[in-house]
Amino acid sequence: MKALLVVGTDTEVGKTVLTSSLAAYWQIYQPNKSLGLMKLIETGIGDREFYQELFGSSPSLEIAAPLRFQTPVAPPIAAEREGRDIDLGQVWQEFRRLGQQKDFVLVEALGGLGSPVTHELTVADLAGEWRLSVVLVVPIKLGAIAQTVANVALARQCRIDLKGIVLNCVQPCTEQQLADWTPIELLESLTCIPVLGVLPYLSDRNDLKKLALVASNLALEKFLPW
Ligand SMILES: Nc1ncnc2c1ncn2[C@@H]1O[C@H](COP(=O)(O)OP(=O)(O)OP(=O)(O)O)[C@@H](O)[C@H]1O
Ligand SMILES: C[C@H](N)[C@@H](CCCCCC(=O)O)NC(=O)O
Ligand SMILES: [Mg+2]
Repeated sequence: MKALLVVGTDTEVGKTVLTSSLAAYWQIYQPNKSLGLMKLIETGIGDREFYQELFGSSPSLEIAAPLRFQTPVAPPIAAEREGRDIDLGQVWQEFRRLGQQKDFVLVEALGGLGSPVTHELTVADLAGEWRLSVVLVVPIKLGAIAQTVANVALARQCRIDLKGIVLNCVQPCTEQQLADWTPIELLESLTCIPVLGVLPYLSDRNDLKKLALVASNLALEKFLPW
């Protein structure tokens, strides 16, 4: 099965932006190949709805969000608040089905690698157990170096196949800020993980051509299946 899990160092760092730019790229440059786009577990309203708005009318792309909670907090807490269980079997089944039916599956994780999916398991545990290829989104801001080092250490502990790091301008950012807050050489030497590129700040996150263009500037050959 060809699949990629997009994780982040935290919530609100740009996982949805990277996932949608990869999906837009796939649609434009692999028009004859099908794509599954899945949110691992959704808490709060946002990601599935955004994907639906962007890609909902595309026949070669299927959007899945097998487990959704309304409460916008960590999944085990959301489940408690709503008096529900977290059925990871259901999530796994949906992921497997998409993998069997589609040429490629993009999965957006939730929160950071250390965020819980259940009371016992983190996103990192799940990525390791499911043997997923993973890409890590890091926001360009002060403090990102420590977050990157911690998330990569967790990825190693869980034996995750971490393909690389994508830096993301969560706000408009200058070359100087990139060099000051997320210096690429330093990140690579601290983590021994390659930086695959930088996502610029997008004034319009609904522009599919622009999303595909920013994806095309990443080192896609290092983490997409071709
Ligand atoms: N490259 C970017 N260009 C413009 N805005 C961005 C960019 N990256 C992030 N943002 C802003 O930051 C917000 C959070 O980004 P995004 O929704 O992709 O994060 P996330 O990691 O998917 O969060 P969650 O954990 O909730 O799924 C967006 O709503 C958007 O306002
Ligand atoms: C509500 C947020 N948007 C996000 C959940 C983030 C949980 C983070 C919990 C934590 O690590 O402390 N949900 C989601 O990505 O579907
Ligand atoms: Mg998201």
